[in-house]
Amino acid sequence: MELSDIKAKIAVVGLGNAGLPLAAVIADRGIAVLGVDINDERCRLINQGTNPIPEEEGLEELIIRHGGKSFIATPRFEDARDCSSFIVIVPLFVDQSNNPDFSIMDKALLSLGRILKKGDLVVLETTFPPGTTSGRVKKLLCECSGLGEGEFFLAYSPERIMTGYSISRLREFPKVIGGTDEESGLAAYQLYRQFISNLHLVSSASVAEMIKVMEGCYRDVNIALANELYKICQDLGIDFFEAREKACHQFCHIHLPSTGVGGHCIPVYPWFLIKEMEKREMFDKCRLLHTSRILNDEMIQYWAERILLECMKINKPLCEIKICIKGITFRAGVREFYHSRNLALARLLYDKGLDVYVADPLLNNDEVAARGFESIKPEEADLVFDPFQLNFESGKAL
Ligand SMILES: NC(=O)C1=CN([C@@H]2O[C@H](COP(=O)(O)OP(=O)(O)OC[C@H]3O[C@@H](n4cnc5c(N)ncnc54)[C@H](O)[C@@H]3O)[C@@H](O)[C@H]2O)C=CC1
Ligand SMILES: CC(=O)N[C@@H]1[C@@H](OP(=O)(O)OP(=O)(O)OC[C@H]2O[C@@H](n3ccc(=O)[nH]c3=O)[C@H](O)[C@@H]2O)O[C@H](C(=O)O)[C@@H](O)[C@@H]1O
Repeated sequence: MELSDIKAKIAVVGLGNAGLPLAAVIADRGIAVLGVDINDERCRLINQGTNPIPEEEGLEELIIRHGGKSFIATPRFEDARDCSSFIVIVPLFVDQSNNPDFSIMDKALLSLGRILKKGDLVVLETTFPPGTTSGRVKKLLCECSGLGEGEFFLAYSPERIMTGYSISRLREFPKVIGGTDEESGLAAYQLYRQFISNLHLVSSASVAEMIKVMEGCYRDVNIALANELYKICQDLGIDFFEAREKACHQFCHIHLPSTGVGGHCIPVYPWFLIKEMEKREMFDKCRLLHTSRILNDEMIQYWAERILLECMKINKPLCEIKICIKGITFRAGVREFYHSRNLALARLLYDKGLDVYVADPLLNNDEVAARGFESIKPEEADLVFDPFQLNFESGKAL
């Protein structure tokens, strides 16, 4: 199907780990959708029915079925001029000082603003500091489209997918949506009801933004709690996992300890609120969020010490001990390195002068080398640490 043939009324801007499954699920509801992504290669793959995210369960069949047919991808915003609804889900990272970096989002909104028409609907899905949609986004879209406030609909709906389970999450998980005004909320709700079955309208875009950030903060704080309880159990000689299993019930969910919190999301979202409070010089109002961030990021120091203690049990000079880290992605099964604490741990050990290698089932030798490490088979190492299982496996010397 040629671009000119598609009469898509919905455009999804940003066809990444979050946007691509969403566009595919929309197409699978029989709705023509135009994907806009500046990554030419990704658009080409989608249009030929090739899935660019192989680890995404269930996505491949949707891309084969709809890619290049009712779901066409283009790198040109101009091609979306005839669409009337735009869903935007491009990344929002934090900079070195943990302040939100809107540079990617601003570029996407500037491009969208040039084609935005009176009566169009824009729904943001990127996780934002609360107040962003009704503030920065609305201002930018008005400026670059020349439209006045109220001449287009504007809403926010947080994405709750989880890479690896996106399709099922989109089909089953509750999704919230809220407008920058009542009409926008209703317009967005009417649109999303066509492809999201478990949908809840909330009173505003800011409430919808806060819901998402709350979830992320809940997770980061509870992971910090799990890490702290794990360390205490270790010192008390108590099996944390046995205790956790019996401690968990409907009123108590102890998360899992780890080398820390990685990914695009959980390590980023608390900073949205911390920085907001710091701007107001209300530092005391975000102590728990801030402390949790520090505790989670410091877990690599804890695990580096544990690894050094294990090395002391090996009858070899420290500098000759080959240490294998069995995974450097931010979580098991996902080829994503953003803020990966497993990669940070490997780098910390290397900076301490240890002989560190990597064995990651998701990565080939070149991909490991691109991150500065040599690959090794676990059985060739003297000490193997699995950051996902948090255990030490027997290497050749053990
Ligand atoms: N990945 C996830 O599990 C979840 C992500 N989110 C939110 O979604 C945001 C995006 O996440 P991902 O999809 O994982 O990122 P990603 O990096 O996988 O994909 C982003 C896509 O946007 C495209 N892009 C960048 N600038 C663009 C522009 N100006 N115009 C058009 N396309 C552009 C990129 O080429 C890329 O394909 C995150 O920052 C987060 O706020 C929310 C929940 C889950
Ligand atoms: C509240 C929640 O479950 N959020 C999910 C999360 O997905 P994400 O891909 O970041 O995976 P994640 O399981 O939260 O892992 C993030 C990091 O936290 C670590 N982690 C996770 C759970 C846990 O008990 N202990 C722990 O240490 C992981 O190892 C990883 O390094 O963030 C996504 C997001 O908001 O982008 C969100 O859509 C997902 O549903």
